[in-house]
Amino acid sequence: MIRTLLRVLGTEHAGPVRRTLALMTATAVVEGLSYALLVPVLRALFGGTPQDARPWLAAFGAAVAVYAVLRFLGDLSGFRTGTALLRGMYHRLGDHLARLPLGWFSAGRVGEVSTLAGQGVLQAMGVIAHLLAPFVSALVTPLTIVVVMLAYDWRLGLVALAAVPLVAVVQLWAARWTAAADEERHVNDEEATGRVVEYLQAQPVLRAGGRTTERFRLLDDALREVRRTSRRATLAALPGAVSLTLVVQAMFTGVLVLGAHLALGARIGTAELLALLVLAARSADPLLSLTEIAGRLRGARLELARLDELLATEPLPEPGEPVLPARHDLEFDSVSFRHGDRTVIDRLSLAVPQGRRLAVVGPSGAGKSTLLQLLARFHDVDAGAVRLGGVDVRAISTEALLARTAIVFQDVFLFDGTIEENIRLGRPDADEAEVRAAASAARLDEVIARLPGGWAAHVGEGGARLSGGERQRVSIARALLKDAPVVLLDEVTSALDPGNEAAVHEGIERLTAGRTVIMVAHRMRTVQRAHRVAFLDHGRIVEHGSHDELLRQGGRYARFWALATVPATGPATGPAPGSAPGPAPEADLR
Ligand SMILES: Nc1ncnc2c1ncn2[C@@H]1O[C@H](COP(=O)(O)OP(=O)(O)OP(=O)(O)O)[C@@H](O)[C@H]1O
Repeated sequence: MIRTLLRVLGTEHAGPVRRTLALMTATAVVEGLSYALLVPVLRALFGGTPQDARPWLAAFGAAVAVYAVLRFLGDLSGFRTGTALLRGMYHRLGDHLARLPLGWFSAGRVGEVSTLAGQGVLQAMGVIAHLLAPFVSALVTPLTIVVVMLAYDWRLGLVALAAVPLVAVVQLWAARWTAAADEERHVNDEEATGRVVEYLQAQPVLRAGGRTTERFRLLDDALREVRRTSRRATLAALPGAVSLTLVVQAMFTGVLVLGAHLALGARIGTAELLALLVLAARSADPLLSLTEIAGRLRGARLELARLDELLATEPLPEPGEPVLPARHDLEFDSVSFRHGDRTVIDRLSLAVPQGRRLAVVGPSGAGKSTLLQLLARFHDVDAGAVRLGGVDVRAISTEALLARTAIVFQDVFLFDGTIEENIRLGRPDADEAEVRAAASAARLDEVIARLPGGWAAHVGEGGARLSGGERQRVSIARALLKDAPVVLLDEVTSALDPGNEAAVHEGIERLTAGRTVIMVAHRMRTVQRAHRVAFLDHGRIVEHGSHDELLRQGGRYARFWALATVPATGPATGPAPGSAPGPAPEADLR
């Protein structure tokens, strides 16, 4: 396990870990030896020459003092090394997560990683700080006592020694026996944690549905599973604990019976036997704690294996000799992309000349957002190529690619800081005047005026104190501040109030002017701003042209808007003659 720990964290921690282990081993040996000094003490006390006990008592006192000092140093070293490992692990994890492709961070992943980065790292790294000392003591102290017993009386020592292989077998067997149950419990714990979060987040939906007192079945099921697997894991650990107790008891009984037999034959003194029995009893305690410590170590090892697996996830390859694109036109060249075994983008080709705007429209799940993600290299394509300025995005360094693209997604993430801090993320070195200009351009002035504290007001966790439209305006301000030549925009789907709607459109207008833009559009007003429109379905472009051309065609696009606008305005876009979706044409928007 320590080898895995060092492999995961790097060998620079090997020295301190080895030193800690050596200190803890020395502590356990001195502990065993201090018990060994009880033999001459007891022999003197019960052997008729109590005054002979004095020097041994002094030696016992000295041994206890040495033990105390070593214990302090060992614990201190364990704590320091554990803290350094914890810091090292957070750095490694942070560095690694920063290199993973953005597409890797799905909602499920975020939950999994936060559990792992929180309690998982603490548990795995706590091994050195909290578990190693009791584990070494549980092994080394009894072994030292056995060696001492062998030195005093080899026959009794051999009986005690016979317990060693039995304890090892019991531990191996217990590990195998509990592994499946421990894993199952871990999976169920994770599931239940996710369900609790889901339950809390789902409160508005549940209450809107009138389910205020009703229990949430999914959470109930998950908690029931946790109960079942916890019981199973406890039961699975029981045979190991019972077997270990039996082995220790058998060893003690063996020493007692043989000792009594030897004493009756006058081959060992009563005082000596008494002392050796005390020693045997002292070795039992740490041995019996082995089951619990080994269980906790196995738990920590599971977490370590998960961390190891996460750190082994490959980031997207960075180009050896990165190319910097000189232009900012965009091109999808016969691109295919799959999520698992599902084809999301299917041999799609399109081009957006520099400074032109393409609107992508289509039914839900058509692959519109995925197109944007492929451009920003959240994922790599399975076939074909995505190009920026004629250069394959895989040949551009991630840094250069992201520096050239401003992304405004539907789900805007805001930190619990001020609006200014949130906008500044677009370009951290921007001065205050530039940040304020971007905020004004995104019509955030009125939002700031409304917030108590104005510019200094915090937006709440995830931007909770702002509406969806306002959050998107912050995101637009961020993109405006970044001033990147390429803009990828995923318009919010939810309906906005007229004030927000107008402000968002004004912001989009400013953001997209003169830039190369692909925007996933959900509103007619946005589409009308685009030079060209591509209608996407099942990962293929089924129609393309200008908004007016496509309406005149009366195909899928026209039917789409007719349906989308009926409730509000009636069939304003004209009747849509039923034309079948055509083959996937190449959309050249020049
Ligand atoms: N991380 C993922 N894992 C598996 N499938 C995914 C993942 N992300 C998206 N998909 C699937 O890919 C398909 C395209 O998704 P995408 O978000 O691009 O659609 P969309 O056209 O933008 O839809 P919407 O307008 O509803 O946002 C969908 O069927 C979706 O279920």
